[in-house]
Amino acid sequence: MNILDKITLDKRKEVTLRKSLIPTSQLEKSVLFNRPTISLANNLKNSKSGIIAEYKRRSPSKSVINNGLNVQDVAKGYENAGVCGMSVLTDGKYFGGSLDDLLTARGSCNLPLLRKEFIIDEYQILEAKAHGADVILLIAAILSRDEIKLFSEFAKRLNLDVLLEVHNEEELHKSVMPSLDMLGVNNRNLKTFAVSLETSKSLSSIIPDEFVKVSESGISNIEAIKELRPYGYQGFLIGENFMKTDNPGESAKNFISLL
Ligand SMILES: O=C(O)c1ccccc1NCC(=O)[C@H](O)[C@H](O)COP(=O)(O)O
Repeated sequence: MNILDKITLDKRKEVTLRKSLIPTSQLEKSVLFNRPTISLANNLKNSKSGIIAEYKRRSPSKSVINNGLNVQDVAKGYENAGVCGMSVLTDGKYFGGSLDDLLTARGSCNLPLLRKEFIIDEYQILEAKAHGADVILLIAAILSRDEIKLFSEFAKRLNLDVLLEVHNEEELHKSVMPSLDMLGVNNRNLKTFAVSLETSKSLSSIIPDEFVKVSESGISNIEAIKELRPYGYQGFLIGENFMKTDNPGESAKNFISLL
């Protein structure tokens, strides 16, 4: 069983429990539920840097990245650095995140926020909206084409942007549909956790032009961005490279200044 299958199995149990504790009617009453959202896709189209900076404490491939920094300081630092958007991991078991992190980020900055989560149920999209997200992630490896259609159309009705993540050509062919805004290629091999920019490069030509292309994972220097841009990438999701430092905002600022 690969790591995504393991996470998804746990996620189904978690979502069943969450649904029994907080009804959807309560989520829809959140003051954030009707706030106007900010489009990450539009920001990326109009940006020079294209950086989406992530708040990440730990991951299945790194047991500790940063435990000492609070979300508020990091969100403010990223905004000050001039990033296009912020990604907040909300999975607790494998990444040490939470919906509270998303809420805190929302209260701390005006950046478009991506709820980085393993979405397997519409309920999680309502949670995302109720906690201040502007964008949701859908992962092709754990969803059928019908689910991608159902979840992305549901998100669009809530005025959320949709970032669809793929790892290979098969996932890409299965997923392309008009209700997506951005297509993300994850450079991390989920069996070995090795990262290679070649994944983004090799899939770029088969991503239709109407989608904003995002390269995800393993981006640790500006040379990587310079290598990926000629392949049409306008978005670059960076977590560990910033979060492993004492001051992720400052680190993002220096990074952007060199682009
Ligand atoms: O980061 C992991 O180890 C991981 C393992 C299994 C599924 C997802 C995983 N990460 C989620 C992400 O997509 C990354 O946090 C994001 O792309 C940023 O990556 P990085 O810049 O390499 O921290």
